[in-house]
Amino acid sequence: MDWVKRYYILLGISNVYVIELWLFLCLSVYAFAKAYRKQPPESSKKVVFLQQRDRSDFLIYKRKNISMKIYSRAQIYEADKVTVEKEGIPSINLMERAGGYIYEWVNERLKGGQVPIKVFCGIGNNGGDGMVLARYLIENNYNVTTYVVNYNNKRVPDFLGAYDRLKSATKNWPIVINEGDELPAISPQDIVVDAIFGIGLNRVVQDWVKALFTAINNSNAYVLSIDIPSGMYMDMAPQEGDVIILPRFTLSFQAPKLPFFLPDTAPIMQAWDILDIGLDPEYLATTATDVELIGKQEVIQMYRSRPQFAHKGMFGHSLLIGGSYGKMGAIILASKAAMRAGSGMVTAYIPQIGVPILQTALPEVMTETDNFNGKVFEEIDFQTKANAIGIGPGMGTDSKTAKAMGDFLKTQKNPLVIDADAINIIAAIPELLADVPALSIFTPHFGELERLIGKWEDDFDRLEKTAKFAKKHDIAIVMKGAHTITTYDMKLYINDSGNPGLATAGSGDVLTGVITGLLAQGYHPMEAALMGVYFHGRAADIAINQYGIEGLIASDVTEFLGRAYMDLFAKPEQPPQEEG
Ligand SMILES: NC(=O)C1=CN([C@@H]2O[C@H](COP(=O)(O)OP(=O)(O)OC[C@H]3O[C@@H](n4cnc5c(N)ncnc54)[C@H](O)[C@@H]3O)[C@@H](O)[C@H]2O)[C@H](O)CC1
Ligand SMILES: [K+]
Repeated sequence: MDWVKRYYILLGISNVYVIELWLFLCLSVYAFAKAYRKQPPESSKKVVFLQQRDRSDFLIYKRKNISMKIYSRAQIYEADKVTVEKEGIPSINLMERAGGYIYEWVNERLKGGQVPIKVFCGIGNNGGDGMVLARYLIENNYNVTTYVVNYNNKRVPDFLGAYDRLKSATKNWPIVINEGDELPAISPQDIVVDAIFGIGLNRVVQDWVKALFTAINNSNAYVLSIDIPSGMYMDMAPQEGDVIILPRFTLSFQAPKLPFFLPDTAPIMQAWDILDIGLDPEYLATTATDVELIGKQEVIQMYRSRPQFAHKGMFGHSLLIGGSYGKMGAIILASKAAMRAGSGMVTAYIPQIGVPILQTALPEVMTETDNFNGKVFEEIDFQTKANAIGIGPGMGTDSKTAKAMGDFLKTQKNPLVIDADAINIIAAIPELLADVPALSIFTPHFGELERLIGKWEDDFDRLEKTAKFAKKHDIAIVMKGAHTITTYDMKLYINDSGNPGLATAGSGDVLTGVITGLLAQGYHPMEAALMGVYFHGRAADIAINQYGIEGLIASDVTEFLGRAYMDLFAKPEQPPQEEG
């Protein structure tokens, strides 16, 4: 060990114990420096939520796919109940979670910016969500004013819990607004959080609360609604004199709500997103709903790919019945769309006058005619062995045609696609309904629907009347519109594709062709209806990239049907990589 001592002496140290002390000190300094380096810099410290103690994944903001089920209010309350029972947590924790996710959403966008935020809370659970959000914002040094809109004296327990937590977190207590109080000034530079009414709104709002809604709407402030815009009912149409908050953005919990898709209320929803607040997945998955959204995932499940050794006889023969003098375009559009939808063969049954027109326009399509030489057909009698028949486009409502259609219906057993003038004829002669085969698909626009089922008062009334009519006659009805809704057996299927470009002449004829073409390929009538509506809308969504919304015409939709099929299996765009 002589070399060790010599080394110590070199360093000017002769005592071994002093050296050990020296080594110990060096190691301590090194360990301290290492530990200190592990501390995050002040600016990147994560916010501490109460809920973090309950769920380790709480800090991860999650946006999952939109639920394809649309739950009723009772089902959402039940989902809450099941979730808290299964997780063994008090219900206020679910409110903490919901409010915390909204805070994350806001914080991600504002990043600490000192914009004045005015949080308006009701006294139900929606107000409780607002209280939780306000507390997180205050704890994280945002510029917040909280209001309690005291529309009712029945403050619910979790609202009170969230209110108390806010009051113990800050001296900046909420301002209570009662009837008769002066309403707070709101400037266009403010951000307004609307947590006044949620899905619990079930009756007309008092006038002074409406006045507050109006003040918010007139303020030009950025409005963020929590769960549903206040004043919008979950399960009924707006009443005469109602005021609804007009949000710039709505964050809705777990699943979209039915009024987000209906013509009376959907225009209010400028933009919205769904926050997954972790309601019990088993309950959500196993609960059957009366309303479903149909998007790509649903259509993929229905789609059947073609075998390698396919021949045209395997994909059915579509027969499209329609056309009249001056309206041959409609049947041409429908016939071509049936081909593009994948029908192996297509025949058009038209008046003789239309043969040269159709044969020139569509070399792929065959024709059959009646034995008369009129501007409309007077008889429906054909040799084609059709797998599916669509009737109506451009057909006209001439009494001879109506008679021919009545006779034709009596001979039919398999589901038909019934559109346009065929619907108008049935609406005028309701006895014909008795001869319509079960599971036939009617595709009316609102005018044709009204002729068929009579007037309705509002969206909810229309849905109910149409569903009952369809059930009574054992048919499916495709209510064409901005979010086309199909009903069969008292269920509603809301289509998730399409754009205003489809509001153009002939787009309904294309839809008839697509659905008939799918039916001919052996799809179940409901599959054909839902897939047809989806592909029609999706083709238009892709086509507007080329033609624009205003420039889109019906035949463009047909041209893009193949792309809509291909899009089913297109890889989703990768989300941008997070900076490391
Ligand atoms: N699972 C979830 O989605 C969760 C949702 N949360 C939030 O809870 C609300 C629903 O709460 P609820 O207390 O049932 O309803 P509101 O907050 O909308 O409160 C309405 C309240 O007022 C009464 N009321 C109804 N109409 C009127 C009226 N016109 N005038 C006066 N009073 C009225 C009604 O009886 C209620 O008491 C949901 O939207 C979410 O925001 C949970 O926080 C977390 C889980
Ligand atoms: K709200």
